[in-house]
Amino acid sequence: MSGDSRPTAPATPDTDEFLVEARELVLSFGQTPALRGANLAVAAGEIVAIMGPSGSGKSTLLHCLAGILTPDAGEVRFDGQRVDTMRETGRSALRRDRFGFVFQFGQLVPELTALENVALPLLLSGARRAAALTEARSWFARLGLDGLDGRRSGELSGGQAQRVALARALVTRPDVLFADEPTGSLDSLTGEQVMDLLVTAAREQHTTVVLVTHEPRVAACADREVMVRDGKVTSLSVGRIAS
Ligand SMILES: Nc1ncnc2c1ncn2[C@@H]1O[C@H](COP(=O)(O)OP(=O)(O)OP(=O)(O)O)[C@@H](O)[C@H]1O
Repeated sequence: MSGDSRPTAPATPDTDEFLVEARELVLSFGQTPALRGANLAVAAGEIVAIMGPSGSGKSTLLHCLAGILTPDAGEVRFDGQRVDTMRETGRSALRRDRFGFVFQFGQLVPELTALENVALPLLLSGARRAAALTEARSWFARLGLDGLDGRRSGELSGGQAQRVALARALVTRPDVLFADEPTGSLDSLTGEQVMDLLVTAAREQHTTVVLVTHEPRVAACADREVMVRDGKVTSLSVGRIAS
């Protein structure tokens, strides 16, 4: 390997068992191409970080994988099922029952307490209120949020709000957590704490994680990093190379 290039390999692990797959995804917004034949395959339980320059198509790829956007061409598969051709009712059921989401700005519901925010996905999935609140409360100790369950989002720091958002994304024990710049609004120390909690919780419940980040230190927490350039997944480097 030459000294001036990063290690590269195909953007897939060496296994036939993928939980989440993008095959030759193409998507344009009007005249603007966002994806130009993007491929990515993520195994169950894997934590994959998507890196790349601004505007390269990272969020668009994540949103296609999560069934939020439909590609113009190519295939998206989850657990062997085609997501891109699924009806919207099926896709929203997937998003509600099998996927969790964390975005850059936690996007908590401001009228609800932190506890109610975490319980919300359980209530939407039909859980009884008492059971949902009990399950939600268990996440507060787990994520270092003791005593904050009655606060509203305006009364939380950025790091606290993001940990509440993380609890809300994981409380349903999703198969896949999609995270778009989950530490992007935080200072580096707080961002690392949130990332540590995310990785620990995901590993404990065998949740697959696909996350977009600009931060090499965040990406280094993943099992694998992939690079998106000009709408394609161009390279892969082995995770945990940065200290
Ligand atoms: N809703 C939209 N309408 C029009 N163009 C869009 C839309 N969303 C994304 N784009 C364009 O598609 C391309 C890819 O955008 P995308 O957000 O996926 O990139 P990104 O790599 O996530 O960027 P960043 O790191 O800045 O968030 C960009 O040229 C962007 O301007």
